[in-house]
Amino acid sequence: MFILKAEVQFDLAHYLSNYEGKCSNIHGHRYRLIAKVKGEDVKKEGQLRGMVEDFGTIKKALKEIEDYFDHKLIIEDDEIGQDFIKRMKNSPQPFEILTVPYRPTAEEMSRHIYHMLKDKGFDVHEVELFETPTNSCIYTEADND
Ligand SMILES: Nc1nc2c(c(=O)[nH]1)N=C([C@H](O)[C@H](O)COP(=O)(O)OP(=O)(O)OP(=O)(O)O)CN2
Ligand SMILES: [Zn+2]
Repeated sequence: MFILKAEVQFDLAHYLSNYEGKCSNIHGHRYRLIAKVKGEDVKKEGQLRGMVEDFGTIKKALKEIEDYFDHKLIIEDDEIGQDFIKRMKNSPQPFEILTVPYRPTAEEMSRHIYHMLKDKGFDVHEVELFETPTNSCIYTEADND
């Protein structure tokens, strides 16, 4: 089996609702996203001969994910999140807020990104998301060996 690896990074603000400690405040990370796409064999002919997938195609999809998250604030769609968004609507500054149906941990975000890539048609092996230079989560699915 072949496993291709590509990486992007993005800056994103978040907070963890009902978390006790410094992460209950809004703060930011430079996230590092490493995606692995698998293939049993390389293509036999045409433009992709000798390749599982063009790195450029993977990079383009990762860039779209980078743009989706980059320089935004991600907020869980819970009571605190909805209240926050309501208050921000009165602000003269049109902040870009991403509302998600999960607590934005490295675990939930890596699972979300895994499915974003799958929905784009990639045979995803795993997604690793670094929240800090030393902490990361790897998301994969059981049938994925
Ligand atoms: N399993 C998880 N644990 C934590 C997550 C997470 O996504 N999954 N997230 C956080 C916070 O977002 C936090 O910002 C990370 O905090 P921390 O590990 O404290 O990282 P720092 O680099 O800020 O640590 P210092 O030791 O203070 O430098 C918490 N836990
Ligand atoms: Zn954090």
